[in-house]
Amino acid sequence: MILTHLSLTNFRAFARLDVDVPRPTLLIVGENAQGKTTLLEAIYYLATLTSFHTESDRQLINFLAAREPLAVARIVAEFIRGEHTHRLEVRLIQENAALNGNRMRREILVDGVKRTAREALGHFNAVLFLPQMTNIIEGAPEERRRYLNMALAQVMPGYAQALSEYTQILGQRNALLKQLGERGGDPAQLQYWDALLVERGALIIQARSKALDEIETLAARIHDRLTHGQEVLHLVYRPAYDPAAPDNGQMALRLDTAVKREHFSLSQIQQGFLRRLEALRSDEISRGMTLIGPHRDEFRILSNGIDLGDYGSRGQVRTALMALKLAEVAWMHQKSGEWPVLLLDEVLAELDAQRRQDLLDFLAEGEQSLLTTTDLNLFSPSFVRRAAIWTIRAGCIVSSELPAGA
Ligand SMILES: Nc1ncnc2c1ncn2[C@@H]1O[C@H](COP(=O)(O)OP(=O)(O)OP(=O)(O)O)[C@@H](O)[C@H]1O
Repeated sequence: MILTHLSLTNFRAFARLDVDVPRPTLLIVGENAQGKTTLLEAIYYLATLTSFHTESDRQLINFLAAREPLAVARIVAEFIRGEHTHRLEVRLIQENAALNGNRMRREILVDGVKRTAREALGHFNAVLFLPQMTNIIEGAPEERRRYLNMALAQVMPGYAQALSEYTQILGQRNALLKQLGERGGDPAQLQYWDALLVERGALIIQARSKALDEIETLAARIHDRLTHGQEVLHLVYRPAYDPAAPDNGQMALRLDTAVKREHFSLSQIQQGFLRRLEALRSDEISRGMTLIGPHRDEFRILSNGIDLGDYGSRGQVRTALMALKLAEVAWMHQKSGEWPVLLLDEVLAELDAQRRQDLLDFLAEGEQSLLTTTDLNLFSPSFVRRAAIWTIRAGCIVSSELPAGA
């Protein structure tokens, strides 16, 4: 996949930008707060239809433009996928009505035709590397679910839809549980929501389980190379509802025991999940919330049997993270037949010389990488000579150089 053209209007600090994007490597250089990350944020938005930086699309609209009665931020990309060129456009529209307050809406166009977010996801693929992504290993389970969701939503049709429906159903079910707990009522009302919840939930559990198996195979191979055969990486899926667990939900297995789940059909997962919900009924009502399901899933990252989230050294965590991210790239390539565009935000500064070289070697295998930096000296002179360079200042590209000899 190759991003060939990018155009931004009123997107954060970029009032107007319209550029051809060079390949295979682009270095985006600039001082702090000039707009380097914003460029990656805009491109990643096209792949995931959410920002990695903010919860609210409002913040993406340029401050000055947002004061107008009608403010529109626009990201438009042209890209090559397979043999064909496509165009993806996202418009974030804010109407500022004096009486009714601000209203935000979003329009998405794929090749000029309006599409829902679910339909648009998967057209353009990207993988993002951020220094703070060690959170995937060390942070809360939510960070690991996010990592999986972002990857799955881009390559598995139907995943994003199942996830967003699951979240909505979960909200409704929790509201009912709370109401039953506080005011009483007939618990049979829950059956309707249970059926909807387990249907979407089973799909998510099955997809996550398969993806983690596949990513683990790729990540372990990369990790073996990065650690020169010294460490063995494992990804251990611990679904909150586990089809492999007995009906009482108890599993007394060591963390590094491999559990096979691929033989469970969707309907087996649904039925088992439903039975567990029924068994937990009175607990859930008294606590006013859904206690099991994909919203509470976890996966742990182990090296030589040691849980890196709890006991990993800084170096071990960084190496495992690199293996995990590079595996995500290889996995997306395997699934879609396309290399995702790689977006790396200031990651090199965090790495020692060996890991830096490993990462740059890997980038050479992909089709297109965009890297931001405040300091070109972090890259070897030969890497810099082969890259195109944009210098960014205050939301403008102030200089643009093609690779030496191009
Ligand atoms: N909605 C917005 N409208 C206008 N400007 C914005 C908006 N949101 C953020 N900015 C500005 O954009 C700049 C931040 O850009 P960005 O984070 O891309 O910088 P950067 O070059 O990556 O910096 P660093 O090297 O510090 O990470 C800041 O000056 C910020 O105030």
